[in-house]
Amino acid sequence: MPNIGPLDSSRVPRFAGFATFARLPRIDQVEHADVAVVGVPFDSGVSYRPGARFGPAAVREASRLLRPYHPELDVSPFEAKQVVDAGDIAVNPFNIGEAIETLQQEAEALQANGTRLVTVGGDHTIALPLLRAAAKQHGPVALLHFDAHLDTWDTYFGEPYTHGTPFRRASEEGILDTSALSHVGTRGPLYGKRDLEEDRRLGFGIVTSGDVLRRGVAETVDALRQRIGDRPLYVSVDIDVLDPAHAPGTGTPEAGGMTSRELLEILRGLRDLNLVGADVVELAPAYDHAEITAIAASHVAYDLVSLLALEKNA
Ligand SMILES: N=C(N)NCCCC(=O)O
Ligand SMILES: [Zn+2]
Ligand SMILES: [Zn+2]
Repeated sequence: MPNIGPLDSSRVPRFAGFATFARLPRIDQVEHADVAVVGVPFDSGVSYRPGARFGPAAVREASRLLRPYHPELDVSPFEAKQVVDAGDIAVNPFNIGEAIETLQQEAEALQANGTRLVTVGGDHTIALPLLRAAAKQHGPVALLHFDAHLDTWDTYFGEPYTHGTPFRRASEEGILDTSALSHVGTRGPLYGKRDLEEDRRLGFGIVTSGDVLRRGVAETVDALRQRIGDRPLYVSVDIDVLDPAHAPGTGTPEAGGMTSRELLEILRGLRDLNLVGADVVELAPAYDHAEITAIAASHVAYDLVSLLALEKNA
C-alpha cells in the first residue's frame, strides 16, 4: 500500500479545508506512522513575551503551501515515509511539572511503535521531556541546538523548569551524550562570563552567529558532522536563532542572527546522520508579520521531516 500523502492541491485548493501540517493525514487516518509532526501548545515557561502556545496552529496554517518534493535533498518525504499530523499534545498550562510529565508520557506513547517525532512548540521548556523520551529509546543523544540563547541557565526566580534551562536539566539527568553537544547561532548579551564557563563545563561547543557568518555554511556543517558522527542525534531549533528580520514572531528576540537561508542550508547538510527526533520551538505568532516567522518555522519542520524521511532505519 502506498503511503497516504497530502490532499491533492489540484483538486482541493491549498487554502481550503482543515489545517494539518502540509495538509497531511491525521494520525488516526493511517495504520502506522513513520514520522509524526506533533504540536505542543505550551508557553508557561517563558521569561519574556508570552504567546508560543499559539505556535502549532500558526505552523499548520503557514504549512499549506509546502509541496511534496524537496529538490535540495532529492526526496519526496511523504512518499518515502508515512508522515502524519499527530495533532496537539494537551498539557496543563498552570503546572509546569505536570506538563513536563504528561508531555514525556505522550511522546513516549507516540514513539512506541518506531514513529519519529518532529515536535512544534511551544516554548523551549518542552525540549527536556522530548529529550527524555528520545533517550529512553536510544540512550544518551547527541544534541544540535540552534538558538540565540544557551538555555543552560540553572534557574529563573528559583525555578528549575523554564524555557531558559532545559539543557542544564537534561545534562544533569545524563540523557545527553556529552561528547557531542553543540549550540549554533548563539549571540546577544549574557548575565555574565560564568554563563559561558558553566556551559563549557557541561560539554557544549559553541558556534556563534558570527562564526557562521565568518566560516560559512559548508565549514560549519563539516565541523558539526564530525562532532556528531553516527551517534543518535536530536535537533532542537529555537526559531529565535534567526535574526528578528527573519523571525520577528518570537518571545526573546536578539539582533544579529542567522538568515532563514543559512539555517535551512545547515539543516540540509545533516543528511545521512542518525537523526532520531527534532523540535521547532518559540514561535509566538502575535508578534509575527505576514507569517514571516510561521513560514520559516514550517519550512524548518519540513526540512526536518525530509531528513527523517531519508533515514534508512526510521
Ligand atoms: N528563548 C529561549 N528558549 N530562552 C531565552 C531565555 C533568555 C532569558 O530570558 O534570559
Ligand atoms: Zn532562544
Ligand atoms: Zn531556546
